[in-house]
Amino acid sequence: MTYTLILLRHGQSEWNEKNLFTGWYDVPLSDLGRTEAVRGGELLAEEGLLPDVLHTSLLKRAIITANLALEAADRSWIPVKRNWRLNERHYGALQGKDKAQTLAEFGEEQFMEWRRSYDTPPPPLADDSEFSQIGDPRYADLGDDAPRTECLKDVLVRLLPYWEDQVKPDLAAGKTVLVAAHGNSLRALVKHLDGISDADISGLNIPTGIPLVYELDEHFKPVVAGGKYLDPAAAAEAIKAVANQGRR
Ligand SMILES: O=C(O)[C@@H](CO)OP(=O)(O)O
Repeated sequence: MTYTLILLRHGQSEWNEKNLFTGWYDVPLSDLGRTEAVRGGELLAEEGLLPDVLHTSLLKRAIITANLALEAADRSWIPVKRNWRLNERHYGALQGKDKAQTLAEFGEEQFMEWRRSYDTPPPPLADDSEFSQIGDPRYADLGDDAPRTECLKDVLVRLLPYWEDQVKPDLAAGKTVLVAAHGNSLRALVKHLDGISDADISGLNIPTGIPLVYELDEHFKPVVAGGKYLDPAAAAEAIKAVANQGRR
């Protein structure tokens, strides 16, 4: 008996296209992102991988990607659970900043430390910043615990309870589970699933819009480490592009 988990990073967003740090800022998909999302759903249908339940973040780029993909796979009707714990990493004071300018201003080491280190968060974002989510009603329940910045470790800590309490039970019930989320929230989940070290996770990047499928054993461990991208050639190209963001 294995469980089927499908991870889907949202399609390209308008801020991915503009090369801006995004985090919790709620930007729409670009036209390319919408096309990627539809293609992601077609890939699922072609493989006969039909989700029974969807889990998404509270950000429209993940929500709309999942909607478009499920429409393409004729699965728009499945139940949906949404939770902030699947949100992108809060990018702190970098939210809204241009990646190339940030690289030029702070240098390669600091830039990569903020982007990919496991436990160094960027400086916190001021509550009165135009890029802040403080006061956004969707996060009202968080009160003063709402993050002002996060490192990947923080993301893993807030994501794990959701994985344990919401996603795992759906898998255990035999459902094919689709998780539509973000580059860094999915990096945190993959780190957990594959047991990737704190050092090695810095080298892992997740492409937009290409389903990553894991078969999990009865202990929720991957049968094949790293899972399987449904379009491996496109994934390999797109992974390089994500890794090189900021260097144009
Ligand atoms: O800007 C962001 O929120 C993320 C994902 O798009 O960027 P990065 O890949 O640099 O962590």
